[in-house]
Amino acid sequence: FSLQMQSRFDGNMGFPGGLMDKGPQETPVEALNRELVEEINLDLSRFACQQEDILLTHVNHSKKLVTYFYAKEVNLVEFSEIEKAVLDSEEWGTETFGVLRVPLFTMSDGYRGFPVFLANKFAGNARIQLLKAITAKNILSEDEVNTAYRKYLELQQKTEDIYRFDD
Ligand SMILES: O=c1[nH]cnc2c1ncn2[C@@H]1O[C@H](COP(=O)(O)OP(=O)(O)O)[C@@H](O)[C@H]1O
Repeated sequence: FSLQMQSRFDGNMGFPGGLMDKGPQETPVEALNRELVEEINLDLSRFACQQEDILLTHVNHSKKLVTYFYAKEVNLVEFSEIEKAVLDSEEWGTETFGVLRVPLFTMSDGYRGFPVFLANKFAGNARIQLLKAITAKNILSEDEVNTAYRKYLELQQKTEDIYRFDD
């Protein structure tokens, strides 16, 4: 399995997407597909998201924001095509600063790989969305995700020591 995220202009990790345009003319899934073209140059004739791809809805009361999270499954050849197309997107270099594959494994030291990736900064609730995608699509079991998540929490406390050790 591979899972695509992006490195954003603001230094956070995130998923392609964005705010709905003002006015009643756009549904969430239409807004998503519009953003997917702008941010990752997605070929909508083949890979447009559908309402049934929705995985998670989240309400942020303080920001007055509802986030809708969709996940689309494609085969590995298609995944590679989607990934390469990002470099030609309208927003490459302005909003989208990188396209990346999430490391979906943990190395034998128990922290390199997925736990280290989790220790990045994420936009909004993107870290939670990532964990949800991984379990919903059966990429890792809930136990595996929980173990990695605990390691990440540990890393938050020990980051300095580990980096000193690695250097
Ligand atoms: O990948 C994501 N997952 C969840 N929330 C996100 C993600 N990216 C951005 N957000 C949140 O959505 C809101 C709008 O984000 P942003 O400013 O990037 O929208 P825009 O792309 O329409 O300009 C912010 O509150 C941000 O924290």
